[in-house]
Amino acid sequence: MNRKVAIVTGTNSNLGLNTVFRLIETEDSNVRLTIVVTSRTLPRVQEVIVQIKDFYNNKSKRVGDLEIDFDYLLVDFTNMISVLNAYYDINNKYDAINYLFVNAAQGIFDGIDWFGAVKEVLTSPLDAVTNPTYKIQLVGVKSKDDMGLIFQANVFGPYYFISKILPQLSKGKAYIVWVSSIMSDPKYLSLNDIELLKSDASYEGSKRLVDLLHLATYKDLKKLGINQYVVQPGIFTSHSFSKYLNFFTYFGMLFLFYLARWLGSPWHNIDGYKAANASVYVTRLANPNFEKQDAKYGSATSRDGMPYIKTLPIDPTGASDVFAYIQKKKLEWDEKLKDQIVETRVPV
Ligand SMILES: NC(=O)C1=CN([C@@H]2O[C@H](COP(=O)(O)OP(=O)(O)OC[C@H]3O[C@@H](n4cnc5c(N)ncnc54)[C@H](OP(=O)(O)O)[C@@H]3O)[C@@H](O)[C@H]2O)C=CC1
Ligand SMILES: CC(C)=CCC[C@@H](C)[C@H]1CC[C@H]2C3=C(CC[C@]12C)[C@@]1(C)CCC(=O)[C@@H](C)[C@@H]1CC3
Repeated sequence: MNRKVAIVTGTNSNLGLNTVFRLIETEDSNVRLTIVVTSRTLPRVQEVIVQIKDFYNNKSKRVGDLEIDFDYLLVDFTNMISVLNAYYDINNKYDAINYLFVNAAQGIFDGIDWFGAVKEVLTSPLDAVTNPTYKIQLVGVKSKDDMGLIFQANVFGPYYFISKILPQLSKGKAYIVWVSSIMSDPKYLSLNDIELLKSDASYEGSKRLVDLLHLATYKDLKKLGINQYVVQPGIFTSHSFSKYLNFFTYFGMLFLFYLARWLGSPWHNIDGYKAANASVYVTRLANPNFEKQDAKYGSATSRDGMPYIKTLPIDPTGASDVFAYIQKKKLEWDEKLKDQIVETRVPV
């Protein structure tokens, strides 16, 4: 049986879980698929494995022609030692990785400006739930590694992990899928603030960095047999929203999401399964010899609820500056971490 290994960062998120569901549904027959669940905590690993097993056994109709098993990786991308340990774990266990979904991300949201939210909803309901400006984000937050927290969590940490497991990704002729956003406009990133420390939209800026880092790296990765894509899942309900919502605002949001879809928004996928369409399209359905890699593949839903893929161009301005900054940062961390892990088992 052909073995494949899939790493999904932030597996226990709505998008991460549905990415795994769609991968199980579309993987070739007679494959043993090892799903490497990642989280910052073990309870969330255990929780999501239960959900994946339930889907596989009771909903997927793949029992019998696709085998699945699990592994897990505890990693916090805001902690470089944790990233290095994750690399070391993978390096000790696998000689080939076939899929890497860079799904995990965070924002440093500090609540919602409800007055601004109501004003936006009343003046432009579609824009209010497509390009919201009423999320309050903290400014200038650094990680314990003295980097911009969101820069490290959403961009540099995952990039450093990828750079360390390149041999396994190359051996597995892997697909790398970076999850970006529709909110990744060039206006959210200043090339004088690549670590997003001066930005009040660091989340959106990090997604712009993802877009540019992809453009700067996919061609070299192709030479290693690795196919990298950038996708965006549209807009869907997320665990991370819930802490800001009560019964009324949750259903108010859902109403506005459906209204936006009926008003013609292609991006209000609303459920995680539809949102995960693009992530699995580029890995299971797209032909890497024909599909463009310099575009962003979006999960979209039509007015009548039919899912489809909608690609968007990516403005390449600043890609070389961003890549030069990140490469320099990588060399700095290679030096800092070079003696962190030493073989303690001395052969007798
Ligand atoms: N929801 C939406 O409408 C949209 C979401 N997206 C993107 O889709 C992806 C998934 O979003 P969503 O389903 O809402 O996810 P959530 O915000 O609900 O969860 C985020 C996930 O990322 C993981 N994570 C967060 N910070 C870190 C970190 N520092 N190190 C390691 N893992 C971390 C968490 O894992 P754990 O807590 O288990 O450690 C969690 O599983 C993200 O990249 C997001 O930016 C893009 C556009 C719209
Ligand atoms: C207005 C009401 C009744 C409730 C507030 C709902 C908001 C919490 C919610 C509405 C639009 C959502 C949204 C995102 C986060 C949560 C909302 C602001 C994102 C910023 C999440 C991350 C992304 O990448 C964006 C594309 C999302 C845009 C929509």
